[in-house]
Amino acid sequence: MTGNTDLQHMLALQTLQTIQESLLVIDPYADRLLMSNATAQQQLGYSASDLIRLPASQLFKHCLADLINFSEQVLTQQRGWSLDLCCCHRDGYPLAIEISACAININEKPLLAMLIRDRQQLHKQEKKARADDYIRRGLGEWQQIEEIFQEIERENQLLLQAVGDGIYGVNASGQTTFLNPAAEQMLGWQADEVVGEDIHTLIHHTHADGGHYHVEDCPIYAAFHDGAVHRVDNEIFWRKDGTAFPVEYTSTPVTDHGRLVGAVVIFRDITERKETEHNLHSALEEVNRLKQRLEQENAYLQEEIRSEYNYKEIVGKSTAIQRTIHQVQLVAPTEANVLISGESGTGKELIARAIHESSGRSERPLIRVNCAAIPRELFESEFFGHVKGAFTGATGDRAGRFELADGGTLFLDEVGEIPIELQGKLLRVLQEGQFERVGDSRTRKVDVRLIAATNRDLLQEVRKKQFREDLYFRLNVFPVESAALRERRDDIPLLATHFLYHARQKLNKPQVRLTRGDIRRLSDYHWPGNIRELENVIERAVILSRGERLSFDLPVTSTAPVPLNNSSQASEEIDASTLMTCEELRALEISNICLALQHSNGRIFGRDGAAERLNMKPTTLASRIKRLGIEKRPQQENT
Ligand SMILES: Nc1ncnc2c1ncn2[C@@H]1O[C@H](COP(=O)(O)OP(=O)(O)OP(=O)(O)O)[C@@H](O)[C@H]1O
Repeated sequence: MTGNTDLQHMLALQTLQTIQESLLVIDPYADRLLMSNATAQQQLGYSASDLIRLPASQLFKHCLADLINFSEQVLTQQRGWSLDLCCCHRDGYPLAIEISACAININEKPLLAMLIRDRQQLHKQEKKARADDYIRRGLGEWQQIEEIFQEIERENQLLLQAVGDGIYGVNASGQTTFLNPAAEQMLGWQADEVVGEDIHTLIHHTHADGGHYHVEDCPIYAAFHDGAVHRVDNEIFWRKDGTAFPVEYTSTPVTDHGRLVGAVVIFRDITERKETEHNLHSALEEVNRLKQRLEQENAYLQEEIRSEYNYKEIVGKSTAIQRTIHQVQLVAPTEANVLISGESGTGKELIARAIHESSGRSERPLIRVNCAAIPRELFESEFFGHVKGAFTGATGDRAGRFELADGGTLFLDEVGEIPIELQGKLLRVLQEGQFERVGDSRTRKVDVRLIAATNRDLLQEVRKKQFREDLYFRLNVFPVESAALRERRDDIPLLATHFLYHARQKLNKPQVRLTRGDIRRLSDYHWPGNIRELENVIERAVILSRGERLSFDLPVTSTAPVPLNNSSQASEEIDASTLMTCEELRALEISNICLALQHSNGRIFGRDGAAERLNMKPTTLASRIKRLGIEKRPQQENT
């Protein structure tokens, strides 16, 4: 039992010694400290032995009266608590304390057991506890806020990754702060390669024209200097592999508490847009070019219409004209250049048009240039066009006749009039299909077929060095001779009828008729002005006509009369009629052939045959007899 009690005392003493509170046991009546624990000794600055010798009144010397009151209260009420007491530290300064005490009886002796706490220390602990509490609560809130920010950041990252536009950040020193995946893909740089690097030097260093891009001029950097949003849509960015691509971008300044700290750049590869724009631009240019060309062609055609040119069929039955028609048919489908020679007014242009109309180029225009009508100094411009300002009076760009004829045919009338100095350029177009507009360095290509006409003896001109020989041979690939009208008198009745038909319509005189006498007079004339003259004579006769009768004012000539006079019977029939309709002309032709057959005893071929009398090729006469249904027999009277 005693052993147990000793153990309990030992445990009690050990516990008292090790607790973190200061413990004192006082005998209030003997004014003595009976016991102190280690915490109390440390707090008060005394050793255990010093403290045990210290009167209690000494320890509480600054508040002795309060100690007496407090002791009495504890002894009476068995316990007490006070904040009013203070202990005296060994170094002499008072320690404000919180004291809680209880009365204990040891061997019937009332003692006081006091727990003492340093109030300053307590205050510190409270503050710390409050701070800890605050921090604990603050940390929680902070964690929440951080989570929110993390969520926002995550969403931002997702956005940055998802957008198709390239986005990068740049700080106020021009260093890259981030780069989104789209930007990485477009630039070929990885974010970790460019973050912290000068982005201008990496991707924006050079203009599209190769000029150095000074960073002071860069609108991206301008954004964090002037604080304004900069939008640009016609610059280029450079990829890591050294290639460039066109971009549009917006540089938006970033501020922190009112201070400019950098910029965010959103950019887009506009290669496709540029290509579309380029294609659109080219298409518009092409449309404009075609429009211009159409306008010019139209103006040209209008001019042609105004000049009252009408394509007329080649009329004629003579051997000469039949040969010409055959040549036209032969050469038309080829691409060969043609040189038509013959006197003025023999129908050279008509032949040229017939070749063009029967060629594969008939869908495109035939452009005519009358070389005799162009002033010497304007030849080049007329042929090849000019650009604005090429010479005084060149107020705009103008296409030349070669360009207008592209894909079609160019008819150079009076080709012998082309100045020798321009002939070389003409030769070049014929050989290479290339030329330049006057005042322009751009070489243009054309695909033109050339038909030239001349009433001069070009070979003679070549000999006189007035015409380049090489050009002559280039033009004369396929020569066509246009015979003078006096060499094909057979055609006069048909041509006269043909022109009368048109003149009657044009001049609104449907009643006028050609008589046999008219035909004879026309056939007697030698026609120095050829078919054009005949056309004019007929038109004038229609104008001067009275009633049905035409009024010709032809000079008298010594040309031999036509063989029609030789046939009395046929003459009688024709004389009986004052009208010359197509049917009548056909009848006249039949009569004429019949007469020739009569005089040659029905023989077509050979000397004194009908063909020789009619000055026709025997084969032509034979086919015509067949076509007209003439029965060929000796001493034929009529059909
Ligand atoms: N065989 C023909 N049939 C019908 N009309 C013709 C014939 N030949 C010429 N003409 C007409 O005669 C006129 C003169 O013809 P064209 O202008 O073709 O002659 P050209 O030889 O070119 O003349 P130039 O050398 O003066 O330019 C035109 O009105 C044309 O229609």
